[in-house]
Amino acid sequence: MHHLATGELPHHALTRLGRDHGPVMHLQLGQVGLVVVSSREAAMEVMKVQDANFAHRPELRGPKTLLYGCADVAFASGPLWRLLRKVCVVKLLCTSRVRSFAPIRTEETRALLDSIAGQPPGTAVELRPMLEALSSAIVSRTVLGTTFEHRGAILKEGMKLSSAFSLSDHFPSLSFLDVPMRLRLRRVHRQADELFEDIIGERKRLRRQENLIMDTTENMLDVLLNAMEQPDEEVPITQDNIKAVIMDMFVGGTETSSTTIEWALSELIKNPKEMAKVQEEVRTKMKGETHDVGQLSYLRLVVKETLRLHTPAPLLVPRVCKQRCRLGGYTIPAGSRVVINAWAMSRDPSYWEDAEAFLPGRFLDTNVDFKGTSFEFLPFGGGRRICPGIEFGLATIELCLAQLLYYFDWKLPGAMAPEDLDMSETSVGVSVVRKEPLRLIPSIHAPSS
Ligand code: HEM
Repeated sequence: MHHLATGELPHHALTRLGRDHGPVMHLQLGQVGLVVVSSREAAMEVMKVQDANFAHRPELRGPKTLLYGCADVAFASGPLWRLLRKVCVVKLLCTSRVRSFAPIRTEETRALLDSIAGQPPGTAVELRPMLEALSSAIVSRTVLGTTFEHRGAILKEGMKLSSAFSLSDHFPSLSFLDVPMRLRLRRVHRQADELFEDIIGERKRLRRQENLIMDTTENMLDVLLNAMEQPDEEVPITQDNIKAVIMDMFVGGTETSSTTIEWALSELIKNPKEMAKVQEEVRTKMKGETHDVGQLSYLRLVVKETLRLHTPAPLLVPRVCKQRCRLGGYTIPAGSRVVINAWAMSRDPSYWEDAEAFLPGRFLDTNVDFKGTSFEFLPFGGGRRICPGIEFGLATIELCLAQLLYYFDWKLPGAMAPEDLDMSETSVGVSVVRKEPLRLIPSIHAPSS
């Protein structure tokens, strides 16, 4: 533990230790052993060759309390996980569903553009709160059909707590000492539960009144309520599962997207040639079209390169190996916790030329992708636990970024030169974010309506 208590971010410390101790490293963290994987070969072993054995999650205090005893997708295991995962992949986050949410994305992005355009000319805008509000509004409306600004703070606290340090995760036998954290988690859980119960109750009432089971108007809550009310699987879906999955959508879908947009803009400001290139593409191909970003191939490379350098969840989500096995020449005991250091691999100079530089063009004419088959590049994880929200996340990120680049020119405040922009990281919730929030001065290139 003392190797990690250095003030460094965990993924930095684990990368440093991995350089000395190798790509499969065992750390004793309190009473619990942690295996850290940081090579392409070992990651492939975990996520492909022995995927089934490593596809379990540890029972951690935060998710257990906040997610109704791990009744969600991200932390469930066994038959429940298989069922919820299927609902997620086939019904909630499939291509047609993501497409059906395009009007919501367009409206919310338009609101963001209007609020930026409404700032006094020449003033610097702090983008993070605006981007967080955008991604949170998109997730709220697509998942629940509504936004709830005044009660949103409780979900934010829940997201922060879901990955916070908890003594009992490392010293299970001392869990009785973990009273402050336990009380905090319970309070947040109770308040989030009240919020979800109110929204679900209201939705149920509306559905009864309007007989509203039409595919086109369905939000994710409708899909989940349909699955609960008309079960076609052996494992029933309960209202607790619905609330836990809703929480997953917020945790998985909000901060990851807003932080990626902030990092992408930061890299583009720091690399003016790349900014000019991507803006030219956006402005020639998009011609003011609000939603069709499919043909913006260079923009997609910009997002890919951003996810390489700024992997939102640098250690992915922890796993557990069910049975004793061999990995990288070592024996891994059953029940070991395993993390994949995706951040270390995506900056490893043995896999990437000029690894620290922001070069979107590096992905041209390569098959390297983030779909879980290039094990040195895993921003969305891999194997059967791979993120089911890739399309949903990219749809928000690409549309928002394209519009910000189309309608505005951006510059740094004061006399700051692009190369002086500080790119330090910090970790506040589930994602790694900029330490210094990005502040930029927008000037309108084209009016937004
Ligand atoms: C830039 C955007 C995103 C990034 C970088 C990201 C990253 C990840 C990662 C690294 C994992 C763990 C994968 C593993 O264990 O191998 C994950 C899982 C998950 N993500 Fe995402 N995610 C993003 C967007 C989303 C969105 C938009 C949603 C839903 C609206 C979502 C929902 C989930 C869920 C439910 C899981 C758990 C899957 C399981 O355990 O079976 N994510 N995500």
